[in-house]
Amino acid sequence: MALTDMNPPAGMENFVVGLIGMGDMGKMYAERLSAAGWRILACDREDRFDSLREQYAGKNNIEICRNGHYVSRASDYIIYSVEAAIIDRVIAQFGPSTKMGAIVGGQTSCKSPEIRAFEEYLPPDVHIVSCHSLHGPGVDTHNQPLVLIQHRAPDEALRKVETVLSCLRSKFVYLTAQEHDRITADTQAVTHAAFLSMGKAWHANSQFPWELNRYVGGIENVKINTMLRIYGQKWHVYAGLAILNPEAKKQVAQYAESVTALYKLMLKGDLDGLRNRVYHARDKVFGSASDWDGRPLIEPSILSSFSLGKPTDAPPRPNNHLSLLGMVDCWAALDIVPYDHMLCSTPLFRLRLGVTEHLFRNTSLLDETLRTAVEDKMYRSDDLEFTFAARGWAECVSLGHFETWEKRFVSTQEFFQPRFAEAKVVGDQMMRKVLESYKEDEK
Ligand SMILES: NC(=O)C1=CN([C@@H]2O[C@H](COP(=O)(O)OP(=O)(O)OC[C@H]3O[C@@H](n4cnc5c(N)ncnc54)[C@H](OP(=O)(O)O)[C@@H]3O)[C@@H](O)[C@H]2O)C=CC1
Ligand SMILES: O=C(O)C(=O)Cc1ccc(O)cc1
Repeated sequence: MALTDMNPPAGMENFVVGLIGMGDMGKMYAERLSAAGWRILACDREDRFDSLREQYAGKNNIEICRNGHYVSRASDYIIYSVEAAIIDRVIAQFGPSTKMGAIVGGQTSCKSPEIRAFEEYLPPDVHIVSCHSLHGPGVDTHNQPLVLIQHRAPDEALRKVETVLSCLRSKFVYLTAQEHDRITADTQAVTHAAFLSMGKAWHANSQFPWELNRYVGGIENVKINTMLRIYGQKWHVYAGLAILNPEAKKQVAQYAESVTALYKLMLKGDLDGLRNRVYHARDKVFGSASDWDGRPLIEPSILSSFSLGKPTDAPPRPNNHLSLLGMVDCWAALDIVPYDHMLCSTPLFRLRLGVTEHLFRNTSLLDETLRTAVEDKMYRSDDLEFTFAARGWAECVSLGHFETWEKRFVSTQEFFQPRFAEAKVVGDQMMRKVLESYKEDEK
């Protein structure tokens, strides 16, 4: 498309978009919106003014401002793209400087604190239309869900936001702030808890799982890559999601309970008890095995084609997949059916649900998993650490301790740091395949 095709439409030629917070998401928006012809005013913390200005010196329609006051007073639509934990302070600081009649929104992953702060600090003549791109900053925005929340605004303001953001070519999903928080908790809280706990457990045992034969191949590839992708991000993104969303708190707590109960059944060697519990959860979340039709979220060939470890011709060693059994048990306990929210699913969520679905779709694989759980002692110490890790995250989230959360996350991030670059290459390929098959489904 020629750049001129993407210029602002008639009536919005002088419309200015303001971005407060020029981290990963803010920069991604600045670059995409400015490429579509929108004039951008942007800022980060004041001490980054000079370096940001230098970085964007050659970009004609991105102007870096000293702080959020300069952005707010001259922009027609302002997006706050800062850490969720400090959103109220940042809005309190710059909100009163908002241009009269402007539209304001935020990018944070949990909307209740953001909306509360907008209501408290924005002048009454300012419209509130919030947003949330349901993917990380490195993902192509095309076709990904983009939530729009018309909280306090006439339709005309929403139309303007749609016009500006249409250049992302994402799929708009219209929700209230409350619906957004419930749905994102349902799709993200439990799966994040599982993969964060996996990383912590491997770290506690000083294991790089791809160096161990028992973690090479099949489902293990997705588990390891997803775990590394999560630990490769900034800590505050996942802390904010879990700690600030009241629905998420409940789910992280239930996940720890589910994992503990399943682990105890494994220790007892109670195969019947374990099978009954897991089958019951499977039927609640996925329906009975005979309900399976349609394509899986992840083709089995994708599962085995990417590996960080040495490829082997041998079939993957059976694992008890406590982390995945725990997710389904938790969803069942809370009456959550994750498929109800596919419209709001992130690419990583589709991977995480896809790998779980792969295990539960295949009754013989599931039965082998349950037998392994009671008979094979090889994973006992990994699972002990995993159970501790899940309970540790749950305690930290229930107490709302951002500082402890950060320390827990960063120590494990440092442990895996040397492998992030390689994992990103493999993870990007895996993600591309999953996204391609998702697009094919929609044709
Ligand atoms: N990363 C992701 O995958 C996604 C993130 N989100 C959400 O988007 C928001 C931004 O995330 P992301 O870009 O990844 O995070 P980043 O940490 O990369 O960016 C946030 C930026 O805002 C800056 N900032 C903090 N306070 C101020 C202030 N007073 N004025 C101006 N700038 C300030 C931060 O500075 P400093 O670092 O010094 O605090 C940082 O540079 C978060 O709420 C996150 O939850 C939403 C979708 C996906
Ligand atoms: O897909 C995931 O769950 C991610 O990890 C990426 C992510 C993180 C935060 C968001 O608000 C949206 C997407």
